[in-house]
Amino acid sequence: MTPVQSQTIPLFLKSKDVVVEAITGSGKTLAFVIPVIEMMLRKMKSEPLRKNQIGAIIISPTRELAIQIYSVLRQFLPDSPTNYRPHGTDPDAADADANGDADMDAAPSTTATGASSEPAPKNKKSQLTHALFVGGATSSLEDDLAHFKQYGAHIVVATPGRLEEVLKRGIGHRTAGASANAALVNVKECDAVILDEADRLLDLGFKQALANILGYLPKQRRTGLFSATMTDALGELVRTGLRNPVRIAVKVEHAASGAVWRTPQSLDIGAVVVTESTKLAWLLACVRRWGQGRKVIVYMATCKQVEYWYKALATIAAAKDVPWHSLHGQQTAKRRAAVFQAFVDPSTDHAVLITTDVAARGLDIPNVDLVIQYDPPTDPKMFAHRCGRAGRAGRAGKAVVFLTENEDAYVEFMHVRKVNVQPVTDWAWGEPGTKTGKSKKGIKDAFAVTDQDALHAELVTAIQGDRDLLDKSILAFTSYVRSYTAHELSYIFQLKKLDLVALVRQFALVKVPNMPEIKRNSEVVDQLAQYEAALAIDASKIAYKDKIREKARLDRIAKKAEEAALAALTAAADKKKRDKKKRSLAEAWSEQKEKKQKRLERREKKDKRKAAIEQLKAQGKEFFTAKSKKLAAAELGVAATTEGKDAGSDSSDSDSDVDMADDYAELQREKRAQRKTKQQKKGGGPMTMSFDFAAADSDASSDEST
Ligand SMILES: Nc1ncnc2c1ncn2[C@@H]1O[C@H](COP(=O)(O)OP(=O)(O)OP(=O)(O)O)[C@@H](O)[C@H]1O
Repeated sequence: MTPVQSQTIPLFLKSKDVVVEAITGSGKTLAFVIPVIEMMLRKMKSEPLRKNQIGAIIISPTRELAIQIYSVLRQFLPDSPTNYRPHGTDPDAADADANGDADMDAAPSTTATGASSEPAPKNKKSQLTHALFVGGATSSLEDDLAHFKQYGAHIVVATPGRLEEVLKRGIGHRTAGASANAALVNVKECDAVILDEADRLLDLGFKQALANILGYLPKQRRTGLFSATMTDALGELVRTGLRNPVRIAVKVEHAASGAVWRTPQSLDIGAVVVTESTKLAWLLACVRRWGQGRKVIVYMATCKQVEYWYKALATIAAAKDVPWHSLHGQQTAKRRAAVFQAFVDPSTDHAVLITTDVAARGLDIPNVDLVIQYDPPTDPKMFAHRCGRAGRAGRAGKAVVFLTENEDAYVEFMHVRKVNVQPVTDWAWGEPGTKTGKSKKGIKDAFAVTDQDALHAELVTAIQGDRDLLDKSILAFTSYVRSYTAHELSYIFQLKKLDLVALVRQFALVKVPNMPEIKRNSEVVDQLAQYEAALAIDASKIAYKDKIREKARLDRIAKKAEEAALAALTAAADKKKRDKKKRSLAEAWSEQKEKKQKRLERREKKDKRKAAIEQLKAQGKEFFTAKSKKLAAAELGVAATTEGKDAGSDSSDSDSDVDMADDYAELQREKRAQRKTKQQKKGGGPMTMSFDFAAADSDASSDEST
């Protein structure tokens, strides 16, 4: 037994709750699988569980870890029927996990493959049964419930989302008035609950699901929490979900120094100081020197980087003979399963898997001897998990991380976290009899890479011949820059210290993306402009290798050009319209101005005439008709020259019309006055002077008012 097993198993069997923190690859899985089986076997002897009763539950944060644990369990209970169908056996399986279970990693277990093809054995009454409840591609909720109904599952391995659903549906499924025993799923006899990778369960947001699940289970149960890393956030879960737990921490005390580390002694963890422009050269050098004939895992920060480098490496002469594999969370479940199977294939010794943190935790992949962290993880907790894919169960292994000079404080930080990282300065690092630390000058010169310029040239040529690679290079670059800002240790990984120019060289970009992170530094902008000028490549001319895709691109360009031309025409027509409108508005305005001027002039004339009449009236002159007023005003030299048709060329027609109407009215009035005088004469009355002053006044005023 491993130390963690020898400490944990007896305690758990003595009905103690446990919180176990033990280094990667130390055998935690068996530390809980063995006591769980033992407890259930004892139970079956004393008081056998019924078919619908669950006796123990093991919860894992990801589907693939759950599958791995289930495969270990099945090795001890091979005769029980299983509901597990490996990825790929169901062509209609959905990639997305509709049940909220995390799909963080890639692989079906190497040992569980093929389970579906086995005929389901009949289970005896006293036989322990088991089932796997995970969301996504393996089986549907209905399938899981149907399997449970038919065979039962005394031990359940599950992810939180699907388990919560099974319990909700299964416990609630009973005929009205029936007892709990009649429910499809009965958890009253559940004696053991295991939370594997407990910190990850909380990281992935399963806190509520876990609370709900634990709420269904009896309080009198054993609970075990397992992980290689524990966080403060687990405190609450320990307080609410466990009763007086015993804490077990398995660390490593180095025989020579007496130092205590949280990483296995059989694992050499080293840091290589690189520059952004030499990283790729270092990767190839490390794979060649330390990874020959071995299984190697290379961790990168983003899925887009994995996609780009997987494709780009295939174009580099020095990397062509390496069997590269790529695995990330944006691939389909089927693809990930196929990649994983190819990588773990026991018939091949040498394979290199480029991946992300999806394959960082828990996965027990045989024969991985070298881990290369091309980029340090954004979550420092993942560092030890990534390293821990090598050097498992006492097997010798190497884990190397690339750090730039600006990032080398990471080594010290890891020491604080009890992760034993040492600077690497020699290709003989990790070989028996060699020591790590500062190297002599000669060794330092030998421990260097020199082929980065040649690699850059090769990559640029490859990109020029394949637009897909160009697209991938830009996406990889931008995703990496963005991921850099997501580092939890932002005081070590500072964007402003990231050498963007060297980074552009590393990715061999032939076109620098228009990113704010670049634009905000004018020096960087200048240097990258020089870089692009030196390359002198017109990226728009780079074609896709795929003819259909290239045709679609060219069609898109033509359509865009057409749309742009149409837009230009429309814009020109719009401008013409706008100009015309502006002109007509200006004309209307000048006409109005002219009319206003004339109105003012007319008023001025009338005011002068009125003043003249007033002046004459003041001198004692009387006016009986408007005409006589006008004449009098003319005599005074006021307005007469500007009145009527003779008034000058600037008199408008409307002015003369008004005057003519006035004259006509006056003529009519004079005629009326004469007729009246004649009638009075005929009547023979005394001749009196009579005049309608009111009419005359009103005429005058109406005249003035015009
Ligand atoms: N008692 C044992 N003797 C020999 N090998 C063992 C023993 N227990 C476990 N192993 C092997 O050790 C390897 C690592 O075990 P396991 O996967 O349980 O580690 P772990 O502690 O869960 O690691 P991680 O934290 O990375 O998930 C497995 O391949 C397992 O088969």
